[in-house]
Amino acid sequence: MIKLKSVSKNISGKDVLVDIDLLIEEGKCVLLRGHNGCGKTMLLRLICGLIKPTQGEVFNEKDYRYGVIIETPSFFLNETAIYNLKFLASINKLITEDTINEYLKKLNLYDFKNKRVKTYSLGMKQRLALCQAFMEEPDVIILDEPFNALDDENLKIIYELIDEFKQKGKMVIIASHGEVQRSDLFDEIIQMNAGKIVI
Ligand SMILES: Nc1ncnc2c1ncn2[C@@H]1O[C@H](COP(=O)(O)OP(=O)(O)OP(=O)(O)O)[C@@H](O)[C@H]1O
Repeated sequence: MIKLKSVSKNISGKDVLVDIDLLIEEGKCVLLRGHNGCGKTMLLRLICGLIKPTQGEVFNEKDYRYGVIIETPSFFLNETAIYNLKFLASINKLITEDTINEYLKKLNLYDFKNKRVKTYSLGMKQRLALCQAFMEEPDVIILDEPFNALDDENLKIIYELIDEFKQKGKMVIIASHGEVQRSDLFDEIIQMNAGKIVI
């Protein structure tokens, strides 16, 4: 379980998050919604420990492994997709090439794995980033605006992946400013406005 207690963040005199209380349990999927600039990304950064709160506490029940996509990851554009994923996998040595291939297939990228990333469309790069986040099967997946560049077919794939992760007892936390197609997948939909949770 991840728990945020009265968390606030002030940056350069501006309150970007105000008195946030949040509980996310294992196997749950949470959606953060709200307009541009309302604090969704900041809250994601705070949950995964990229930034510290000015006030309040972020508590992780266990030493969770996080898979985080907050900004589009920088890949080696002149290298192939498989080179990039193997390189990333070599850093913590948690996954095999079979697992990488399994996720490339799930994300419809297997047939393009030997193409250089610079030839990829925006949607393909987004799927490659998702492949990177999911392939290590972390305990918590954090995705900032993961649906933006995806068409209906690929949206279906990512929703299936989210569902699969939930079934495995993992936590999924997603920020999106727009409508989501599969709102049934989310156990909690949290509306934010001006750094606060409003619902
Ligand atoms: N490094 C920073 N220094 C000062 N203010 C910042 C910084 N980063 C973000 N902010 C401000 O914090 C607020 C929340 O930004 P955040 O990126 O969390 O919004 P968001 O809801 O994710 O928006 P978007 O949908 O556009 O991604 C905004 O007002 C933004 O201008």
